Amino acid sequence: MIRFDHVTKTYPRSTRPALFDVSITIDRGEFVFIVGPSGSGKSTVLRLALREEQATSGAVLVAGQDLGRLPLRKVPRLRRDIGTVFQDFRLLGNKNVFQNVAFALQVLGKSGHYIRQVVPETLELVGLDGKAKRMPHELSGGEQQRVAIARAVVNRPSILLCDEPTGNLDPAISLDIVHLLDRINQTGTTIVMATHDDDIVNDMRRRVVELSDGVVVRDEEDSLYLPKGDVG
Ligand SMILES: Nc1ncnc2c1ncn2[C@@H]1O[C@H](COP(=O)(O)OP(=O)(O)OP(=O)(O)O)[C@@H](O)[C@H]1O
Repeated sequence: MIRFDHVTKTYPRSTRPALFDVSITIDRGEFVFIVGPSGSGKSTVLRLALREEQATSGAVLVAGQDLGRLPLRKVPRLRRDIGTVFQDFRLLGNKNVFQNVAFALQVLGKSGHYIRQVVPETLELVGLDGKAKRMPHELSGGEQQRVAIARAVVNRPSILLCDEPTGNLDPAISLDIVHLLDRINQTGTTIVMATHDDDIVNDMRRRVVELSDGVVVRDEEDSLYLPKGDVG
């Protein structure tokens, strides 16, 4: 589903690569945490998968497409198959919950009939039934992130990329959010989540890819935030 093959990424005007010789293969349906200290390259992995950035060398393949060879006109179609969730929610403040989620379908030209059917189903999936008419400022942080997740999955993408999705939430709410992501993963969606949150990683026991200074230093199934024997 997502493959990085000896990927190095050096940003313009930067001397040190943000990622160096990174090879990762993520299969369809996996749930993978990307962990590592600030600046280790987690967001860069997600940006490359979205083709917001391009590899300096090596290949990035997503859903069978080599992103280094993907013509610009095909990038929107790639991104339609990838939902994104960020730390800061990024909701439209002048639209209510229903409208925020519906907007993702309107820009794809879906019919009003389809939108009126699918948006309530998605709000129910994320635990927001009954809150469709609330404005973002009338919601808690956890509820706002649920809206963002509904918007990201309403089009049923095969991949969901989450960049520190619990970074602005307190611990109990963070666990609720990641359990929601787990439920979405169980419907077949591949999930890649960059996080600093050791409680979440330890609770979930999924695959952990750890970056340090742009290099993969660990890639383990069923893992903890810190590997065995690591006292740091
Ligand atoms: N647009 C950019 N131009 C130049 N350097 C960048 C750019 N974006 C990121 N970097 C650098 O690349 C490295 C990796 O950054 P990245 O944002 O991927 O790390 P991260 O692990 O996601 O960090 P954080 O946890 O703080 O979000 C850092 O050294 C950062 O300063």
